[in-house]
Amino acid sequence: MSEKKRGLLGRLFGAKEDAPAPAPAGDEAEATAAPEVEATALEQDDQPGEAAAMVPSPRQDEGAPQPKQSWLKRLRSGLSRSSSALTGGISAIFTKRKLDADTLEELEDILIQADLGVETAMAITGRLAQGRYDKEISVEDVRTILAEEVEKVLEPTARPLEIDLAKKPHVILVVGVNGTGKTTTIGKLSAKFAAEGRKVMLAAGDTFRAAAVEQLKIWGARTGAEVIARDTGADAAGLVFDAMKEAADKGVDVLLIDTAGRLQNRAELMAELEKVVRVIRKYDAEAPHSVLLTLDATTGQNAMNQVEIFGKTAGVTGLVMTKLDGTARGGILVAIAARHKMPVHFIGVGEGVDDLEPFTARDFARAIAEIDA
Ligand SMILES: Nc1nc2c(ncn2[C@@H]2O[C@H](COP(=O)(O)OP(=O)(O)OP(=O)(O)O)[C@@H](O)[C@H]2O)c(=O)[nH]1
Repeated sequence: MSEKKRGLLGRLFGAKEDAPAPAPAGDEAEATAAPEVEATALEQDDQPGEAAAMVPSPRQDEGAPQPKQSWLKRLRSGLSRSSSALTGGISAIFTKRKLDADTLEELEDILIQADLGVETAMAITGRLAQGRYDKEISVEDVRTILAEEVEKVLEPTARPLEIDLAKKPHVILVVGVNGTGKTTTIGKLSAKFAAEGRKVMLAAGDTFRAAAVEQLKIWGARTGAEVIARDTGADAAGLVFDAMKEAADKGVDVLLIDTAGRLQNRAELMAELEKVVRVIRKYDAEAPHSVLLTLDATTGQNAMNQVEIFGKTAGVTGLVMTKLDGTARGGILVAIAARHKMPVHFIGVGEGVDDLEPFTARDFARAIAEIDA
């Protein structure tokens, strides 16, 4: 890939990681690693067996009802890199020290490095300073205030994805930069809807990569959903047209449509998405009923740019943040909530089918501040 192309894509959509290899902890390590990762990922060709490798095997307990505690545990362990960066920093600053201008500034730096955003960082330090200046403050008190302020920012955005069963089908278009987790999220959602007794169909609208189509077929087989697919390179809008017709004919409750993220530039990507939406509307003027944007938390601030670009041009109705388990900068979700105020429906903390759950502000805030449940 040329420098020019890499630079353009980098500016438009940011870095990505195809494989969720554990990134080095810390802000600097991630920031310096990003351009390399992006170039490799965008140049990667499909390899035999790639699709199977990208769909993790079911766990032993898959399919069994998961008690809430189990998700909270996964959430906490998934967010542990982000939470330990924050709480480790807080302990280092506040153990046996008074609250003064220096400690507040050090805390602000840590919060900004964790990608919480300047606004939230200042709200937290501002609240801490009230009535506590020149006094000792416990590490637990700082963490409690952190959790409360983060919850305040997140609360208005934590909204469930509502499925209108009067629509047959309720059409969900999933968009986002390649590698952000579109296909995996569709697989996980398919499992959820199927568990609720819904008839689900998947459309493999990412016709660019054979592996993406195969990956979706594997998820379809695993979750009992029919998959509408065509050969690599086929017209995505044509495939979606077929899928809309089949879904309506077969009385499908939820149609999940995968889309390509790997296009040469933003204009091309958006033109294809617009074409797909036009075709969907031919069948149902109100569809797509939901347009979900997947964001890869490991890309930090780039995720913010992606909300801007896709939000303006693709009619995004809600967000899914994936790979919160792969970064120390999960605080980016807080910065996005503060800036964009767009509904966040789900968060992903792993590759497994049960590693995606509806987003709840309180659970996330307490997990990131390591406050006991
Ligand atoms: N650790 C972790 N990995 C995830 C998560 N969600 C997705 N992944 C992994 O991220 C990689 C990319 O996910 P995909 O679902 O293929 O992403 P995509 O957006 O469909 O990518 P393209 O098909 O290339 O457009 C896969 O290896 C997934 O298993 C998550 O929440 N945590």
